[in-house]
Amino acid sequence: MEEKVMKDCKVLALCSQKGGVGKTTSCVNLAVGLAKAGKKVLVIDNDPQGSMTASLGYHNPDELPITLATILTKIVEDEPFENTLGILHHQEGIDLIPANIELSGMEVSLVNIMSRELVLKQYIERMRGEYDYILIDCMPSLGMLTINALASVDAVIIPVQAAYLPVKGLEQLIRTIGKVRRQLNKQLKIGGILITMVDNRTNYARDISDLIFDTYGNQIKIFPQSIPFSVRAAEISAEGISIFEHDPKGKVAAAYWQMTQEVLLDER
Ligand SMILES: Nc1ncnc2c1ncn2[C@@H]1O[C@H](COP(=O)(O)OP(=O)(O)OP(=O)(O)O)[C@@H](O)[C@H]1O
Repeated sequence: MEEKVMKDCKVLALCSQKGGVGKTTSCVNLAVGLAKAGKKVLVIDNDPQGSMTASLGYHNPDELPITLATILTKIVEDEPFENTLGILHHQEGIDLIPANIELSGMEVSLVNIMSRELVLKQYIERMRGEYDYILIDCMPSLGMLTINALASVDAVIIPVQAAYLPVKGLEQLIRTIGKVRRQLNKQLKIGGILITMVDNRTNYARDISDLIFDTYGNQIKIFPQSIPFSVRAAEISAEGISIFEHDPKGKVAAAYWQMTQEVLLDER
């Protein structure tokens, strides 16, 4: 029975070695897409920049009193807390654990504690019973907070921007994922590479997409639908809403909806 409860919830991290690749945008839209498909979704902002928090309409994350840092501190200090602690409800039907600059202190303080890689996992394990999907938006580095995310999740989705040669950063991330799989989380899978911000008018974007398919296509799933470049996508964080609300009939909404279907297909 316990095994079944664990499998009912799927926990995904959106991770990238590089910033500005569309990770937060993808996390927001996948989360809302899953909610539109009838799933109960929690997103966790695991980045001290608080981009996910801001993108969901909390434009001053530093003013929020309770964040992921509060929760991780309680776990480290063995203090009891309710599962509802810190949860914010977004208008499009998803829940959010926000983050702000306080989380950067955790990156340092976690280094000195016992089982430092598994603090976030303790939180995720207790929340699995409450949600169908938990998505974690990671910071663009492979520090302690990202390792905590990789140790907690079932699969990692890697957004890659089709605008520069991504291979080097990807190699390092894939190596780190392999290491975490061997040492901390045997279940960890790569859920897929998502190619983002594709401007189909340029040969360059097509060349990068081809290169990613050629290099990784036989070992890692690559989402068949890449995300087009569009100013409509860039506008959503200022609005605090998803692309499904902002431009429901546009090509970016269609692409994220297709990605959502792919993620749902992968349900175990
Ligand atoms: N499909 C798209 N078309 C055009 N612009 C986009 C698209 N997706 C995201 N953007 C814009 O690109 C910028 C980077 O996107 P986003 O914040 O999602 O990336 P990120 O990888 O999460 O960055 P960071 O790691 O710094 O948080 C933002 O200004 C965002 O609005």
